[in-house]
Amino acid sequence: MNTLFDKIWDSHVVQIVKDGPTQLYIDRLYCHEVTTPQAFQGLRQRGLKVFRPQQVFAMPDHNIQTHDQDKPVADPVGRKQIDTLDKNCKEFGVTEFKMNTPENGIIHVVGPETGLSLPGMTIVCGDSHTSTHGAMGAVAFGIGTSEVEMVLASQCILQQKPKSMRININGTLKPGVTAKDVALYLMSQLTTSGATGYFVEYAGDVVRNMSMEGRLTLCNLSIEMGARGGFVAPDEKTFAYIKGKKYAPKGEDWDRAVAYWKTLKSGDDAVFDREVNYDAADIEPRITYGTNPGMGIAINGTIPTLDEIPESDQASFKKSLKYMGFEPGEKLLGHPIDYVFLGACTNGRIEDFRAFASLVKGHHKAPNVVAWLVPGSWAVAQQIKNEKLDKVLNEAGFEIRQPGCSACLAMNDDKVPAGLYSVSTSNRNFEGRQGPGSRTILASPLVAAAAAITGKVTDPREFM
Ligand SMILES: CC(C)[C@H](C(=O)O)[C@@H](O)C(=O)O
Ligand code: SF4
Repeated sequence: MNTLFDKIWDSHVVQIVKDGPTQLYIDRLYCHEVTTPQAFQGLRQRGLKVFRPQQVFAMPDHNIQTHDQDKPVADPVGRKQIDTLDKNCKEFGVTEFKMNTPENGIIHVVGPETGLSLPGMTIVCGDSHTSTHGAMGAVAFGIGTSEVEMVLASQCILQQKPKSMRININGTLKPGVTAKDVALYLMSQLTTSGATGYFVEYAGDVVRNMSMEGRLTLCNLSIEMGARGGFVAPDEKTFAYIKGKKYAPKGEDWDRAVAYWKTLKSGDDAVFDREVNYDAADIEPRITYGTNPGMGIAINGTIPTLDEIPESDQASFKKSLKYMGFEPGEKLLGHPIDYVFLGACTNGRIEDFRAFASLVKGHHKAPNVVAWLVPGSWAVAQQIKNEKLDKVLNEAGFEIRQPGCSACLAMNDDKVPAGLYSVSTSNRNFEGRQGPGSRTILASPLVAAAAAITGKVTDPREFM
């Protein structure tokens, strides 16, 4: 009670159906090409309009190729989805940031960076990583296609209220430890189902001291702990990040908005359904060794042995290691890798490119490594140029590709071949996620950079 989650949720309740769900008002709906075709088709069949088109923003991101974006997408299924989104947005009067235009990018990168995702909002999208927008102090969560249709038609959704959970991380992070490592650590502690049924508030010194980009990375991974969403209470850092952004409130509206946003925090007496505490000192740069994001270790640690795994999980543990080609008890430092992917809504922001560039500066990409560096949006791509990071990266043997989801889920042609290892800054290491048979090791941009220059799993602190 008296949590920030309650405040935002309760202020959006339209009505509570007796013995049923809550009708919740939605401030912002984002649409991408994969999960919206049937939703628009549903409206068409029922003869409905989009109720509040000014609150809906669409952009294709999943199927986009990361080169030659001036040409149509080669894959016919992908092309059809993108064309359908274009057609639907035109017909229903929804603003679309089209492929290969300066406003396009991955929804979860573009929303925050344009000031479309703001504190206190309810934000939904037919995409599980909508939790990312929680970093702005919003209640943001993924929904299904039939729910997208519901929101398009009514700007409301029917939802059961989740339980609330607070995760406090206190102390100071060691050098080389990033927001991604914090998230990977939380998942290994809580498991991928540890936060199921909860909406998480992230708090504590580490979160307060984290940059907005770091908070976006942390909130992005909430869903991988099973949470419905995760957020950070807005503070001065949030306001500074939003100020001046294209869609942010201006003038008197800005002052009014900030006055309201300042009230958005959990009360000192707030009671959570669950509260857990972690110490920053326990967190090292991390990697995953298995096929879910919770199967992770410190970079200089060892894969657990079978007797360390609960009996009920041993079969899936063995299957996972077989898929990955690893042995129980193995140390992964020094293990050869083939691909490196920097990008995704997890780590495709400017700070991630800065981190990667800072580490590879003065070194050279290992000859055996294929590296895909994919900015999360065209704005990030532009910022990379403004900061001349492209020069640093080119000198170190790296090329920057064009924005999109790319190898995060390999719906385009950026696929890691079967059996090969990819150190990836994305958020999922499921079987086949980066291409059929691909083997994904999730990591931070610093760990990815260290692997890219040595061709092996490497502790980035060796280069710091
Ligand atoms: C395609 C989409 C439905 C999916 C999601 O919801 O997360 C994708 O973005 C992903 O990351 O797997
Ligand atoms: S970058 Fe990856 S996780 Fe993010 S929306 Fe795209 S496919 Fe999903």
